[in-house]
Amino acid sequence: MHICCIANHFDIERHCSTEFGGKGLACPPACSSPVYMASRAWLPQALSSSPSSHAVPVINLGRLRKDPSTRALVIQDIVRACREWGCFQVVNHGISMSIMKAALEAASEFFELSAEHKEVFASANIRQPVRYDTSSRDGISRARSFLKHYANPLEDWVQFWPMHPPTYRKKIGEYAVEIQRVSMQLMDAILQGLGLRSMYLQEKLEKGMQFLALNNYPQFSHQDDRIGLAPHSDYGFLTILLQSSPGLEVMPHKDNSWKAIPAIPGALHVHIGDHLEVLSNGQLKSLVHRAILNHDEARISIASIHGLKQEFLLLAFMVSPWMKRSIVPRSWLMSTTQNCTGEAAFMIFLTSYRPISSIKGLLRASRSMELKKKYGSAPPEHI
Ligand SMILES: O=C(O)CCC(=O)C(=O)O
Ligand SMILES: [Fe+2]
Repeated sequence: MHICCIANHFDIERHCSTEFGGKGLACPPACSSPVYMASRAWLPQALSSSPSSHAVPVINLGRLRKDPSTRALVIQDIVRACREWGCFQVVNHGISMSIMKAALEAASEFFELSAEHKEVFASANIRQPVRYDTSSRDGISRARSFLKHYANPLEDWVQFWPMHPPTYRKKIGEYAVEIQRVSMQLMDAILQGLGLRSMYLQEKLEKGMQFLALNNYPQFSHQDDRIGLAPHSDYGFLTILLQSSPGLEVMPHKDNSWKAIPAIPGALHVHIGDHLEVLSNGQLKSLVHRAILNHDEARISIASIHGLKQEFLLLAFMVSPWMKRSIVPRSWLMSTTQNCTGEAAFMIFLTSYRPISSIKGLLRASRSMELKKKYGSAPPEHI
């Protein structure tokens, strides 16, 4: 079994300067705004120019590949968006409109199939490689149906995917590969922005988990609850979401009220998951979000959740510094990184809702309670 210690990097960095590279990016004191590619209609203010911006930040990912100082500015914008919002949109990410459109079509065609074709995949067992269901276990989002499956590496998983519609594997496969590439660029930028060396965790992320959740929401009818998917956070490092029409709502960190995410043609929505909160030792927080049914149309979304392989052991430490000191003194940290005793297994984190016996369980439980208090329901999603 592989061991992956992604505990408190910032402490480790001070002790093992050869393991980790530079301490973050040199960035000029005055950073210019990113270039915004999307229509101005819904972009009243740029995030970097105004802290009171009400529009979710839009990042031009093409600028990451430019000269080092431009890249440094983009990384700074991404990390700022992660801290203030917990999410952002990306444009100029290199995925063609035709690939995105084809993926939405394939998803929509799958949901239009007869029950007989879909129920082949019906299962409440979260360990099934492909799973179809017509309701969430939260008992709230009854209107939604979904198909969930793994996607990376494609050659390991594609054999389990639906064979109907006949183009499903090709269209979703092409999309999945492209999204995995974008997730690598984003993780690299975010980890660099947190002060880790470029390409940190690269190999583990390349071979890491990609989990696709294809969601199908009917048009709102007056009998329905307007909530298509109850408030939750996702468990991975990052979620990248493609939506056929608006419906995603987020609770940005900076102002705690629901914000609708527009469906900008060609843009992808990105948000922070629970594991990045743990990995960053609480510097970044996972984003609470939900989906709302539309009055005038049905809606499809494809969420791609990215993280480490499930068999990795994760040495996770509680986000608050006092907990870190009291639970994991440095000597324990150093010895456990070698012996790997006392760590919480990644699968336990994924499958347990509130096992207080693990540190990640504590994190999960406290978030669950916080969400429950706020919204009355806080199911962890995709477990
Ligand atoms: O449909 C959406 O907009 C949200 C989907 C989502 O949050 C999820 O699949 O985890
Ligand atoms: Fe989600």
